[in-house]
Amino acid sequence: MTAANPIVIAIDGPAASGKGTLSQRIADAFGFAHLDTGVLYRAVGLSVLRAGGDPADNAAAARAARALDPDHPILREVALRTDEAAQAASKVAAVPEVRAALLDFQRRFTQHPPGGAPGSVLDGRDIGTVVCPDASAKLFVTASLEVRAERRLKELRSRGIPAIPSDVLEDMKTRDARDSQRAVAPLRPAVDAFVLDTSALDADEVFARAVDHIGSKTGLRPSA
Ligand SMILES: Nc1ncnc2c1ncn2[C@@H]1O[C@H](COP(=O)(O)OP(=O)(O)OP(=O)(O)O)[C@@H](O)[C@H]1O
Ligand SMILES: Nc1ccn([C@@H]2O[C@H](COP(=O)(O)O)[C@@H](O)[C@H]2O)c(=O)n1
Repeated sequence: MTAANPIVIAIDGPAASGKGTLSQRIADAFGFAHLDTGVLYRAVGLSVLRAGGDPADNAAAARAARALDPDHPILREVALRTDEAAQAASKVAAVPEVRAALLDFQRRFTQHPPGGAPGSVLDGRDIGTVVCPDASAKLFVTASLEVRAERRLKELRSRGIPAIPSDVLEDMKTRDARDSQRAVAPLRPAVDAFVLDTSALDADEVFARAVDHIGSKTGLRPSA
């Protein structure tokens, strides 16, 4: 069974700002379902590469986006975490037909959260601005470029994925620029978003501030 008007918490921000970590924690604490929408764009980018295509080819990217459904095995691949997949994702993400196909996927998730959860937490780049403009609470999680690159480097190495610090920094700069300068659904905080700079905050501090904000907007407190 699904609640009549499921609650939506929108969490946006640039790469490696900590929005995924925060979103999963918020979802667990409030008993909500979580959707990391970056995974969808990574899956589309990787599908195009695997088919021998160019992620900047609009027709190939749109085809891959339309073929993505929640049970597609590519959504669970470790290869999604590589920089190659991230760069391909940010190229397909600039294609309007890709965004339209993934918009349907994301809205279906918010309307029918898996497991009959009473709400959902979506994290990405355009959740508060485009996907869920009426979300109950919106957060924009950010951090300095250097802090984010350091976090991503640590993460890649801990997953056994080889990474060179200067490459990680450059890839992140390129992706930030592509994401914030594209014509459709660019990365930016919604006007009504709570902006949370995590550069000097650990994950517990970020969580506590987010819980306070969500409480002030919805009256909800964590159940776990
Ligand atoms: N406040 C924090 N302090 C230190 N490290 C953090 C913090 N929040 C998250 N991290 C770590 O930083 C890395 C990136 O975090 P996370 O995956 O949550 O970022 P993200 O914004 O979702 O990235 P992406 O959009 O690229 O998926 C992870 O290894 C995570 O454990
Ligand atoms: N709502 C979203 C989410 C992601 N993207 C694009 O996908 C790339 C990968 O996202 P990660 O969150 O996994 O880093 C990202 O650089 C964006 O180009 C998006 O456009 N909208």
